[in-house]
Amino acid sequence: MRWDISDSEEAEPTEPAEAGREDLPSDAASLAGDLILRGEDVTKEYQTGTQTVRALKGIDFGIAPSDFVAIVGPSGSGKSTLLNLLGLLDVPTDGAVSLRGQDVSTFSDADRTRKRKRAIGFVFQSFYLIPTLTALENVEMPRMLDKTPVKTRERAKTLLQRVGLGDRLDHYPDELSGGQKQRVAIARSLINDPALLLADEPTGNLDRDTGDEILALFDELRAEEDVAIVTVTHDAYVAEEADRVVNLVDGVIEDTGETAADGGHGA
Ligand SMILES: Nc1ncnc2c1ncn2[C@@H]1O[C@H](COP(=O)(O)OP(=O)(O)OP(=O)(O)O)[C@@H](O)[C@H]1O
Repeated sequence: MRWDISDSEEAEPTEPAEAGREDLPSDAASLAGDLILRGEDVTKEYQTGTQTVRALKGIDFGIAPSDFVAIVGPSGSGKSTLLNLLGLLDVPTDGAVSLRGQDVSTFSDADRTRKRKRAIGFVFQSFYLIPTLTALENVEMPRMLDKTPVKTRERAKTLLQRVGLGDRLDHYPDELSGGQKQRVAIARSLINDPALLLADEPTGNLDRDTGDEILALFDELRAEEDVAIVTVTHDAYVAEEADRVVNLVDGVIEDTGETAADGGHGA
């Protein structure tokens, strides 16, 4: 993730047909330095009665394929607000967020939802698996209305094998360990072949060893599938694994952190 975007990366985007991974490398992505998402001078304000809260105050960011970024910061510093913008769940009040060179503010709500489903996967601390569905059915869930259920089933099986659960396809969530549940959730997040995975406290409910396994899986996904991962975390060891730590303080990026290879972190 690049949080400092130089002028040399400025480019007039062309119009990609869609915003999912299949567009990689698209002309627009290449021109914009291969960025999946880009934010320029992003401000987000919330209006409550007569009070305006400036949750983000003009931040810049860029996410490239296979980036691993940890967002850290004190409570109320704007982490969830940023994650919502990165996940196309919200749009900025000022500034621009663009997906593959397309300004998300120009999308209709339906379009934004469609592009989000194709480009972005979500993983949460609480897994959010459906207890009455098997592991396989949970992974298929986002494509339940898909017109090619056979392909979806095959894809879901492949993904569960990919995350090491090929022998747990027919298990229900309460028959799985915490780490296995998170693996199912990760497989589910990959069903539409996203370019970006947003992980909100992905190890928050796991012990250290199991958390390490999830981080190792993230590494594999980045290396083998070029998936970019952005996580919000309070776990220092998760931040240590990230290429870049983004320290949000009161709506601004206080310290972009050093790379893990440099031996320092902003967390
Ligand atoms: N829907 C909203 N309406 C009004 N204010 C909001 C809304 N959502 C967030 N805020 C305010 O915006 C600021 C940033 O909130 P945000 O939830 O992004 O912080 P956070 O860093 O994720 O916090 P935490 O670590 O506690 O989850 C806070 O001051 C919060 O009160």
